Amino acid sequence: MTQKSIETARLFVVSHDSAVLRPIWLIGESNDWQFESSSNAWEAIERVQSGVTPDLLLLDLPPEDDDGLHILRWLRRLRPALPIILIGHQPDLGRKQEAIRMGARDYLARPLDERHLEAVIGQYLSQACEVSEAEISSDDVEQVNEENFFIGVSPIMRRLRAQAVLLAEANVPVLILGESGSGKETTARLLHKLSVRSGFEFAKVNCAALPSDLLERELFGYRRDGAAAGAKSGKLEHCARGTILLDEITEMSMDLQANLLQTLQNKRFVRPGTSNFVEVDVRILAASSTNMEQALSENRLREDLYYRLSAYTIHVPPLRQRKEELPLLSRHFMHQLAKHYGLSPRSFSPAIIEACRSYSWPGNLRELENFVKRYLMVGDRELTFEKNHSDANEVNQNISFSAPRRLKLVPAAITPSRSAATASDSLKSLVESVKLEAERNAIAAALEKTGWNRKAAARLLKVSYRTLLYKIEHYQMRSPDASVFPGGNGLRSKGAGFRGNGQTD
Ligand SMILES: Nc1ncnc2c1ncn2[C@@H]1O[C@H](COP(=O)(O)OP(=O)(O)OP(=O)(O)O)[C@@H](O)[C@H]1O
Repeated sequence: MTQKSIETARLFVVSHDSAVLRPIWLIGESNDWQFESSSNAWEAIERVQSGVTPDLLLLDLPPEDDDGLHILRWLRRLRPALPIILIGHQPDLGRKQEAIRMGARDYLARPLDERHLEAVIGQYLSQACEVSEAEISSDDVEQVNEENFFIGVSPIMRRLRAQAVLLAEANVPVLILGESGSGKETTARLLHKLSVRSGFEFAKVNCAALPSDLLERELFGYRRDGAAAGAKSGKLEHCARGTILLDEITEMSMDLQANLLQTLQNKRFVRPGTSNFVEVDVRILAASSTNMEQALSENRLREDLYYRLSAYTIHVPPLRQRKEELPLLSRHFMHQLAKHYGLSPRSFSPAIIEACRSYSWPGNLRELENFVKRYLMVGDRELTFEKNHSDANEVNQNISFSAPRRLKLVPAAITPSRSAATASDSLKSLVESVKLEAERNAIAAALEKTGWNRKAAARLLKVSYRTLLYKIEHYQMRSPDASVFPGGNGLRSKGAGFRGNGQTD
């Protein structure tokens, strides 16, 4: 980890104007900041490309020079994490907004006020230095919707983000491939957020979740008969000027794939049950966690659709290929979940982080998130870490949950009865039992918090109402007024979801 103080911070100024260079040089002198400059923007790009690594770059935009924002774009491509401040000739709100949207940190208008300039530079430099200590910059963390963030601090994720920045600008379909839980939807949301469509709807449709006829209605709408007769629009129209993500695209029927291809080509479709054309302006993203070659050879994916979608493909790497992100991601999930459940966050001991590093995370970020949720709920009251001197190799890391090399998770309460099991079997079942208990605790906490209003609890837990009902039944949980229900577990066999007081939740 680079330890760097703000005193040794490096400024790089791109300007040929002494009215800009001089005050910044003076500010740098008085603060002991290193100063480097280039009078030519393209030369600056070359220097950044060839390894110059400033902590902050100030780019002076010549008057009426449209190239300036191109330079910004190039620099962002080369070094997505480098904070850049633009200096313009006059206040120009439109240009400022565009520059910020393209990733500039700030836009200062001339004439430059030295004290303000010093404060702004100091602020961004101190952020940049914090960043290098924590190995992240605010560029690496992007809020993609109300609740979710895109975090990418490893080189592989920074490249992915840079790719997303470029693709966000182009109005083309993008195929997002990656293992389950690796962050395909989050990447799609990032693309949407960075694009000009970000002010409009984003929707995800899981093609595996619906039978073909319902999926067709969901996407293309249908004609409603009867009293409320008329056209009912589908998600493609709901996302007008926005973005739609078709998840698990290989699960879409061949007929629907043909319709989708037509829609992509013609930007219009015929609403099912009618002969009316519907014009659509929606960006289509597709995602899959399956092997594309196999899907093509098994005729689960039309070749023509594949070529149309895959011209621009993003591969989201599995978590095991970016384990350096584990500490940051774990902390991020901890804070997010603690806030969500109204609990205080727990910190991670080096032993937990080490155990996490030794694990292969086949379920990727979703599995990590669940692990953090369990840890938040049960803490290490139930978990202890003990040395595993066998130093077992991580066999089949791609597919199995093998024992961490030096540490293994052992719930203290059940250790003795597990002694005969093999290390990995015992680890697997122990973690499983911890998982179940954490889930039960989370459900109990949510039900208590909501006074056993199961719909509200389901919302709090971010699961469907049906799932929550199933879990309540599965864990045989009883509401305080359970006795009013025959059957004993607080749920009715039919119409489950009515509370004891007759109120529907
Ligand atoms: N880069 C990231 N930074 C922070 N959180 C992330 C990131 N990527 C994914 N997540 C979180 O991890 C979880 C799983 O992510 P997501 O739903 O995007 O994965 P997915 O690949 O689309 O999953 P699936 O294959 O099951 O559809 C979500 O809670 C998401 O918020």
